[in-house]
Amino acid sequence: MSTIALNTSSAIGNAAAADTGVPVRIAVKNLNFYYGDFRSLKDISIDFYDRQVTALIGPSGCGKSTLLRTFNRIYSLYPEQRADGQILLDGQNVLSPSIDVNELRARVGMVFQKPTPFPMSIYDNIAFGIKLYERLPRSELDGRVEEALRKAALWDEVKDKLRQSGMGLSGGQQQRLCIARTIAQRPEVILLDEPTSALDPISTGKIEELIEQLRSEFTIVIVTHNMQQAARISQFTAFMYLGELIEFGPTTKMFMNPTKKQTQDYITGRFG
Ligand SMILES: Nc1ncnc2c1ncn2[C@@H]1O[C@H](COP(=O)(O)OP(=O)(O)OP(=O)(O)O)[C@@H](O)[C@H]1O
Repeated sequence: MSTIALNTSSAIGNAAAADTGVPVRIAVKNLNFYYGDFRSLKDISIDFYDRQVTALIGPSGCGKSTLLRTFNRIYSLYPEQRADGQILLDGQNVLSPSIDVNELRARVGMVFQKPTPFPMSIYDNIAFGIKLYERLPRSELDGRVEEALRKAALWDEVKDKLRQSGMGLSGGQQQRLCIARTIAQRPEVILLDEPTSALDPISTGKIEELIEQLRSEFTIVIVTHNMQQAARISQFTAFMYLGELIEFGPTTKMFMNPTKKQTQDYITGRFG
């Protein structure tokens, strides 16, 4: 693999987050995950820092998406899937049966690989999620829709066609619409599962810029197969292999001076 451009300004600035008092937003402790009898996450313990971007990397099948899907318990839609251990979001275990999963999913928003706009207008794509949780007067709702579209860097492109279908937007715009929909619910954490893998380089660049902006407000966890992308946009990187967390640290260190040989081999393209 050729050289990787590191996001050094923020990566170095945040390298010592753990030592300089950046709060932990999600603390994962001894997490195991099972698809039926198959244990796909093995005793994972890792901290995710407040308003930092953490990239999950590793070869196909290592458990990146599975880990992401535990944070909002989206897996609990499938009866044969289960997790044990702890995932503390602001100190509260999201795996506890007493947690209201709808509330959890508003606090922990998720954006998928393929853009998934609802078959409704651009406006309603955003308003729909807000209306599930809040009753707002029309003027306030309009304001929230605009705010979300602005934060997702989409407002200027859609402000004159809010009543048109979200399905009529380009793939990159649809993905920003999905991000806007997530932001509109004012989550604390945003999970991104390979959000640019279906997009062209220009749309990918826009989403990457957007992620950098969103970091001032949200804690972000992103699954990516693209090493350059992980290096460009994240402050922390976790390398996983066969369901285990092999190494975690500041992105600069992970890419320039990893501790484990497996990490080195993966980031230099020797396996995976
Ligand atoms: N629905 C499922 N039923 C059974 N096993 C599954 C299921 N989904 C994933 N797995 C298995 O769990 C392991 C982790 O899968 P996961 O999708 O989390 O990996 P990943 O690192 O995200 O992979 P990729 O990069 O290819 O998306 C793999 O061995 C996979 O085959």
